[in-house]
Formats: sequence, structure tokens, C-alpha cells
Amino acid sequence: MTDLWQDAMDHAVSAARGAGQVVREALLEDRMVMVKSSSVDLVTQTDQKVEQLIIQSVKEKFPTHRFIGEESVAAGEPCVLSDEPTWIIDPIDGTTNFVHRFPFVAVSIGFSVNKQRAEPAGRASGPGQQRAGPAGPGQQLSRASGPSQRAGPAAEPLLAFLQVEFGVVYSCLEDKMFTARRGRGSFCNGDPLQVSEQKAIQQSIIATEFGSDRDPEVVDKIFSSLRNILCIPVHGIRSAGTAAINMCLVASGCVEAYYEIGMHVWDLAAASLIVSEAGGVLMDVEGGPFDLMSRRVIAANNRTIAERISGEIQAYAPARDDAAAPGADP
Ligand SMILES: O=P([O-])([O-])O[C@@H]1[C@@H](O)[C@H](O)[C@@H](O)[C@H](O)[C@@H]1O
Ligand SMILES: [Mg+2]
Ligand SMILES: [Mg+2]
Repeated sequence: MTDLWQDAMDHAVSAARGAGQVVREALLEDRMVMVKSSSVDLVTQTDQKVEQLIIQSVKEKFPTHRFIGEESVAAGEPCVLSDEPTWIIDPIDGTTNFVHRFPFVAVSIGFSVNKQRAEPAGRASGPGQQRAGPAGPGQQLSRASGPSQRAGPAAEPLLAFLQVEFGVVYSCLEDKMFTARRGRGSFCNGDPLQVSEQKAIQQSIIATEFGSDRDPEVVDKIFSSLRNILCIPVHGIRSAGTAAINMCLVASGCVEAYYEIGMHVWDLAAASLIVSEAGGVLMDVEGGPFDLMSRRVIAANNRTIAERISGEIQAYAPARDDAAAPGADP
């Protein structure tokens, strides 16, 4: 079968690498910091420049494709997923880190197409397949098909209808290129990724973020969730300062789960596929199906851990990313 989107994915990898170089160079210079929704929601000229560089390079090669870019949306562009090929871009995930030179910063590029025809993620394409690589014997994976020989006969379905065809997250200061193609596995610098096999949350590390909402009621809920999870007890809590890198840590098996309320589709799109293709699960914070536009996520190594976390979270619902879009999904 013709591989329609490999060209686009190759372009995304090369655009992310180029963007990472711009980010690294910018770290050596003074950074002028501006604010968006609040005094702790930061943006720099580098965020804007990098997003434009990526969008321009894609437009030259794929003139009909659409975009959801963090800084374009901030400037008033719509945030809509449709059947059309759509590039979902976070030019700098971890802008606060970038501003402070805290050394975790990522460029995130997801690519969505055929929204209406998206299959339930987790559907196994054939019986009896086992993934080669770091997964141990009997490790059940969420998707099957493609050269990576994924998933067993009883592959656990993901709690999501993923709409992402490929995802690229470039952790620019670590020089780690995380990639995933739908149905074909996840990789870091070409090596296959596999989520942790840990089943006990008491022996897990959980990643989360504090976001940029400083409403005391929201902060109370964040701390209440954190307290509940810490007191399970878990081995530890971590924050990389970027949603995309937190999720790549789940995909890499370094942390068992990541949860957050308040991030956006551009933080999640690419990394959600990287997690699911590494055998992980995605879930809404209240245990329902993951929704890219809902600004809520649990990304975990397995459903048991995801469900346990969802039971401890004090949930709330920020305005959806597609709330303002005419004809947006309810
Ligand atoms: O603004 P930005 O640096 O691209 O992205 C940020 C994240 O990755 C951060 O981890 C999260 O807590 C924030 O909600 C925000 O979305
Ligand atoms: Mg971001
Ligand atoms: Mg950003």
C-alpha cells in the first residue's frame, strides 16, 4: 500500500531538528519575555519565529495542508481538527523552562488527518503478534500492525479514538528525536520505545505539571490531587516542565504515568501517539475516553495505573481548545 504520509513525517522530523537548532542558539542570547493569558503564561519571539519557520516550510511542500499552531491560535487563528491534513505545532513546549534555561525544551509536531474516519486506537490488526524489542514475553501492547510486530492477541484497547497519524517530539537540549507512526511503534533516535511493565502504582513514578492557572480554587484541586496520589504512596512525583517530554518519559518507561489538566492540543497531539505506540494508554482524568481537545489527560503504561490515578484526581474542566470554533464537536 502506498505510504501517503511518510513524506510528511520525514519533513516533520527535519523541521523539528531545524527548529531545535534555532532554540539552542536562542538560549545563548537574551530572551525577551511576553505574556499571554496571564503573567505566568509566557511567550518569546523564539516561540513565534520557530512556529513560523515550521509553518512556512510545510506550506512550501504541502500547500493545501492546515495548521493548528500554539502561537497562531494565540494570535486569533482557529483551532479546528477536520478531515483535512492538519499539522498541530507547539514550537517550544516548555517556554518557562526556555526562559529560565531549565534544560528540558521540546518542539512538538503532530499530524492529524481523516478525523471522521479515525479508528478506535487499540484495535489489533491480527492475532498472535508479539512486538520485538524491549517488551518482555507476554507484554500486551495496545496496537498491532506494521513492521514492529506489535501486540498480542488480547491487546488491551486504548481508551481513546486517536486522530493522529504521526507524532514528532524533539527534545532539543538532549538531542532526542521521539517519533511515532500510527500502527508502527514509537522510537527515540531510531530505537524502539516501550512503556514500563510496572503494575503496582506503589512502585511507580508519576509525572504531572502545575500549569499556568493560578486561580486559588484550581490550585487547591491540583494540590489535592497531588496529595492523594503522593499518599497512595507512590515512589515519587516528577515535573519536566513540558507536557510533551513528560509523555515521552512515559513512552520510554522512565515514569509510569503523566497527568495534567489545562494543557492544550498542541502539547498533546504528537506525544499522545508516541505513548500509545509504545504500548501505553490514554484516558480522560475522569476515566472516560481521551479527547485531544479537552485539555485533560492521563497517559500511563497500563490501564490499571491510569484508572487508579483517575480515582485520585480532583477533576475540573477548562474551556475546550475547540470551544470557539464554529461547528466544533460538543
Ligand atoms: O506553553 P508551553 O511551554 O508550550 O506548554 C506548557 C506545557 O508543556 C507545560 O508542561 C504545561 O504545564 C503547560 O500547561 C503548558 O501547556
Ligand atoms: Mg506546550
Ligand atoms: Mg509552546
